[in-house]
Amino acid sequence: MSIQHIASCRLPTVSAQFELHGFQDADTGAEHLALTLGAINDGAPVLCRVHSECMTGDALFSQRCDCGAQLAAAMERIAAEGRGVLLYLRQEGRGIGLLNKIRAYQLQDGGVDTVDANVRLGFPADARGYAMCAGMLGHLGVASLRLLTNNPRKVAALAEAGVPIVERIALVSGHNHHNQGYLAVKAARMGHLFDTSCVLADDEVLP
Ligand SMILES: Nc1nc2c(ncn2[C@@H]2O[C@H](COP(=O)(O)OP(=O)(O)OP(=O)(O)O)[C@@H](O)[C@H]2O)c(=O)[nH]1
Ligand SMILES: [Zn+2]
Repeated sequence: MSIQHIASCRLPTVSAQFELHGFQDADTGAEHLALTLGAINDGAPVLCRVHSECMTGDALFSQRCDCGAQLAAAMERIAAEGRGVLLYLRQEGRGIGLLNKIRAYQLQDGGVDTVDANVRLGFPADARGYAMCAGMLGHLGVASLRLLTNNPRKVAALAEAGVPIVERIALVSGHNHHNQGYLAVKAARMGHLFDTSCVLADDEVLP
């Protein structure tokens, strides 16, 4: 995969004034973003959120998932430290795309869970990849991550993609009565952890 940096600009937000960096995956044409704050190229581990696009949660305030609240919480946390990076990856709907996610939601409205809905549509439960992150972080000069996530498989996939992770920090936000069942399925069937953080030993990858 070849990820290319295209342009950067200032991005004032309600949390902080970030730098926004635009990247393009030359193979797929996908446009990925990085928000950065502070001196992230000094060799010390960097607080990082790797966020997958969720149009319904991030832009439309959907309560079906926890994405919008997690995005805001991650930006606030990076702002509070004064240093960090948020990768905003354009792999909507766990990689199946927005319209297929709406198809999956329609099945879920009929009682199917989030994993089986993807499978019924002919997709894997999670079709995302993280190979682009190594190139984006390399361009930004980031040496290693303290990763904000509840998803141990994301930690493993990033490590496999060549991104060193020294710590996983839980990012629990946006739980409500609409997404209780969805979050329970993510914990039971997708390995998500909702209450613990951990420091990883050298070369350790979570299951
Ligand atoms: N196919 C599908 N995608 C969903 C559904 N709900 C949320 N998503 C997508 O899931 C992605 C976010 O993944 P999550 O499982 O919430 O979280 P994660 O990124 O794996 O883990 P965290 O780092 O802990 O947030 C976004 O791309 C959403 O659009 C759903 O029911 N079906
Ligand atoms: Zn979401």
